[in-house]
Amino acid sequence: MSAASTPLIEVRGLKTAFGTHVVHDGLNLEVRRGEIMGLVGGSGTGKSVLMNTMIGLKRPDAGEIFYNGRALGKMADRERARLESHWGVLFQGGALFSALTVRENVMAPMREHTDLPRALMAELADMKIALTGLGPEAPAKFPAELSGGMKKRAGLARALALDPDVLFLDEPTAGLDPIGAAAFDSLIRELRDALGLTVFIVTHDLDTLFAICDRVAVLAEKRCVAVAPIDELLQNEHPWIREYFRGPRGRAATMAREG
Ligand SMILES: Nc1ncnc2c1ncn2[C@@H]1O[C@H](COP(=O)(O)OP(=O)(O)OP(=O)(O)O)[C@@H](O)[C@H]1O
Repeated sequence: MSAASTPLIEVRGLKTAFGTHVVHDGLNLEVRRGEIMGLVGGSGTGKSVLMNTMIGLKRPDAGEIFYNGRALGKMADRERARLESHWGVLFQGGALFSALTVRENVMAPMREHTDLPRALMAELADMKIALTGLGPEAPAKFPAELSGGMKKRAGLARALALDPDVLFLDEPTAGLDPIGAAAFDSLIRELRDALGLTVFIVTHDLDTLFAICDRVAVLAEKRCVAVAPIDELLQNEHPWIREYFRGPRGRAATMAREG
C-alpha cells in the first residue's frame, strides 16, 4: 500500500471499558489523510472516549490505533512524543488555563515541546491567534474575559500551536449561536484547505456535518455502524441513522443545504 493510500489513522478491533462497562467492542475506523471526518452518535455512545483513545489519553482494552501504519501502543516514548506534537486537540469547552492569558495558553504546547526563545513563541502565538480570527486585543486577555465563541477560537489557536497535521475537535460548535457556529465551521474548512490538515470532529451539530465533513462515521452498538459521505448516509436504513438524519432536525438541515 502506498503512503498516500495508507489511512493516516486506523482504529482496528478497538475495545474500551470502564470496569465492567464496555464502551466500544470490535470498533474499526479509518481516517484518510486530508479529510474532515465527523463522528456522530447518541449521547453516551462513546464519542469522546473514542477521541481520547485515539490521542492516547485512554489505553485500549483490546485492539490498536495506527498512525501512518505505526501502532501507537508499541511506540517508544520519543516516537510517541514526536507524534503527539503533530496533533492539535480542542477539548469540549476549550479547556483553557484560566490563570494564563490567551497568548500564554497558546504558548503552553510550544514550551512543552520546543526550545524556542520566549519572544519567538509569543510572536508565533499571536500569529496563531490572528489565524483563528481573533482581534489584536485577544492575546493579552484572560479566558474569563472572552465570549464562548472567542474561547473556542482561542482553544483552536492553542491546538494549532505546533503546526499540527491532525486536528481533533470535540464538539467545537456546542454552545455557539448558529451564526457563530457557521463561522467556526468555515474557519475549520479554510484551515484544512490552507494548511492541508486532517480533521476529526466529534459533533452533534447536523449543520457541521452537512457543511464541512467529507465523511461521517456513526457510532452505535459499541462500534462504527457506518462511515460514508453524508449523501450516502441519508440513504442508510440503520434505525438510529434514519431517525437522526430523517427526523425533524435532520430534515431541517437537509432542506437548509438544498436551499
Ligand atoms: N472516566 C470515566 N469513568 C467511567 N465511565 C466513563 C468515563 N468517561 C466516560 N465514561 C462512560 O463512557 C461512556 C461514553 O462516554 P462519552 O463521554 O465518550 O460519550 P459521548 O458519546 O461523547 O457522549 P455525549 O454526546 O453526551 O458527550 C458513558 O457511558 C460514560 O459514562
